[in-house]
Amino acid sequence: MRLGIIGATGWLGSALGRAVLERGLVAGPELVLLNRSGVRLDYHGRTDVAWASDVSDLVARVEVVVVAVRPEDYGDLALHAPGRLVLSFMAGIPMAALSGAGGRIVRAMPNAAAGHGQSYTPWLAAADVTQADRVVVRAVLATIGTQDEIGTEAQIDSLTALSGSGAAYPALMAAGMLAHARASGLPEPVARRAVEAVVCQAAELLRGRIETAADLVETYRAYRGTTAAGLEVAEANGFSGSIAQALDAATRKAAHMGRDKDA
Ligand SMILES: NC(=O)C1=CN([C@@H]2O[C@H](COP(=O)(O)OP(=O)(O)OC[C@H]3O[C@@H](n4cnc5c(N)ncnc54)[C@H](O)[C@@H]3O)[C@@H](O)[C@H]2O)C=CC1
Ligand SMILES: O=C(O)[C@@H]1CCC=N1
Repeated sequence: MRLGIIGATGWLGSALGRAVLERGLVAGPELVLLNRSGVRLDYHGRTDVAWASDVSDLVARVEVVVVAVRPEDYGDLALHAPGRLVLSFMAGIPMAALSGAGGRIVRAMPNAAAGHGQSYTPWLAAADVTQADRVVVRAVLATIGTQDEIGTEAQIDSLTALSGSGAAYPALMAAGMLAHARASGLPEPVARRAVEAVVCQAAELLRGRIETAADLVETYRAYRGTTAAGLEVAEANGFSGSIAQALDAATRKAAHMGRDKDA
């Protein structure tokens, strides 16, 4: 398969480029890259990849075009890719706008865990996407983690806010905990290890059974100890409500950013 990545040295484009090479999905010369800063002599330790001179050169050389530029840069690409499978990673650029590119369009929403092969990537296919295309999409996305085909653009918007945000909310919680630990006078190495133990290690309890999260919270509450005292104040200050409002706001932004520009 010949695969092109527009935005090949960005956060996600670079993660995908590395993953398809490392997993052997694409041979070096079959990977055609484009970025704004020009050819890199070393791309993830490889010198055998191909570089396109511009968007139309890339499209001419591949069957699958991955669009990994920021949404605000999409218009300037003037992408014209008839007959190609076009895999967009962009938040907020709807199918209706992407269809102007002329290819068979798939919208996929990875997250930053793509960089270590742990993205969860839901995707949505336009009506003319074939079963053979679906096999290709699954194979490409499997290189960066797990994937699910979903049914509607509204679900892509919700998932842009949820899984698309990757580690943002855990990071927000970790930063808050770390600031508190420091303010409490804990030695820095201890503070760091303690917060990591909560956000990265203790959360492992939920792996494979995330649906039991509310039960775990209830178990802590029923214990009526120190954690219950903390949870009560967190909820009284709107912890769960804040999360819901944050996800609503991000979903609204995903739903409107591309459509407003179109209107
Ligand atoms: N970073 C993330 O966690 C996620 C990002 N996305 C989406 O993925 C897309 C890429 O995001 P990031 O990788 O974070 O952005 P980024 O800013 O790290 O990378 C974008 C790359 O595109 C390049 N670029 C821009 N215009 C170009 C052009 N005309 N020709 C060639 N290259 C061009 C930029 O130079 C940059 O290297 C965005 O649309 C974003 O909405 C989706 C889910 C998660
Ligand atoms: O924050 C963003 O806009 C990117 C796209 C989806 C998730 N992260």
